[in-house]
Amino acid sequence: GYYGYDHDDYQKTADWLLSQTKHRPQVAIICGSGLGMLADALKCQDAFHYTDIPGFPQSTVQGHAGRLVFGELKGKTCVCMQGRFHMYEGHSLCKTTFPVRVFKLLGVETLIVTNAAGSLADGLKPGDIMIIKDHVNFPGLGGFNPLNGPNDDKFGPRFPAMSACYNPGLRCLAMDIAKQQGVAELVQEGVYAAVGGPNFETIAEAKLMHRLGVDAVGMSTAPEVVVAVHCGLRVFGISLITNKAEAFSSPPNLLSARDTSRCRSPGI
Ligand SMILES: O=P(O)(O)O[C@@H]1C[C@H](O)[C@@H](CO)O1
Ligand SMILES: Nc1nc2[nH]cnc2c(=O)[nH]1
Repeated sequence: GYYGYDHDDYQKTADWLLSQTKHRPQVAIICGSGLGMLADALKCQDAFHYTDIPGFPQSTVQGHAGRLVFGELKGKTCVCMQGRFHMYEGHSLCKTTFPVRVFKLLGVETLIVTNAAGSLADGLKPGDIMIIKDHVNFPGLGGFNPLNGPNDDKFGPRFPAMSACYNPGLRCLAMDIAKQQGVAELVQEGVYAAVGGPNFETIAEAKLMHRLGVDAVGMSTAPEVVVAVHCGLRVFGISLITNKAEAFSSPPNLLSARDTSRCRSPGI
């Protein structure tokens, strides 16, 4: 079925927020798992628990505080999500991306998405930062798309292009800043793939994605970016690499019954 929202649903939430804070954010930041402390850097904060915001979905995952924080960061007015919504929590994709359209109605122009992700690339280690240059939206390819249902022309077109989701200028700027800050060796560009989760990949799934050109895999972000690009937001994304998929230390796939030296039989 289709569990969508009306334009009014987004508008009501946006109007409530605009009535509760004087901040008028230009930038929205979605903090991934364990990255919520980013919001603590905001000055002159106004914070709202998701439970207190009319129409807002609720967080159920550890490491996601469930707060929307408005404030100033380096002279820009920002709104930070401390905790995002994932499909594996049982939310529809419209619900996981609800805040993005609310941000658009608040007047936001730029969306920064962050996430925790597993590395599938030889040169990406735990602790590294991957600037997202493109994504593979596996649920989207299979028909699980937050834009399913009647198109809301006020937000964007029925068939939006996704060929330049991640703003090239912001990607370059981030690379330059990494150099200036002396952390260039920790920062690389790569392709993020979104899967549904909540289980991690099998070895065969991780190998498949690696061969398809995926550098890091996680359980979020792509649906938010699809909705953001649909409504004309400028997007910048980073993955914090938290673990390495072990797919490449495993033995080759095919094992002949003639060579059982790699088998450990439990005995019959
Ligand atoms: O919200 P993000 O994408 O950072 O969360 C990732 C995906 C799962 O929620 C969790 C698994 O480690 O981290
Ligand atoms: N799917 C997936 N999500 C993650 N989030 C953090 N690490 C991983 C991972 O290895 N796989």
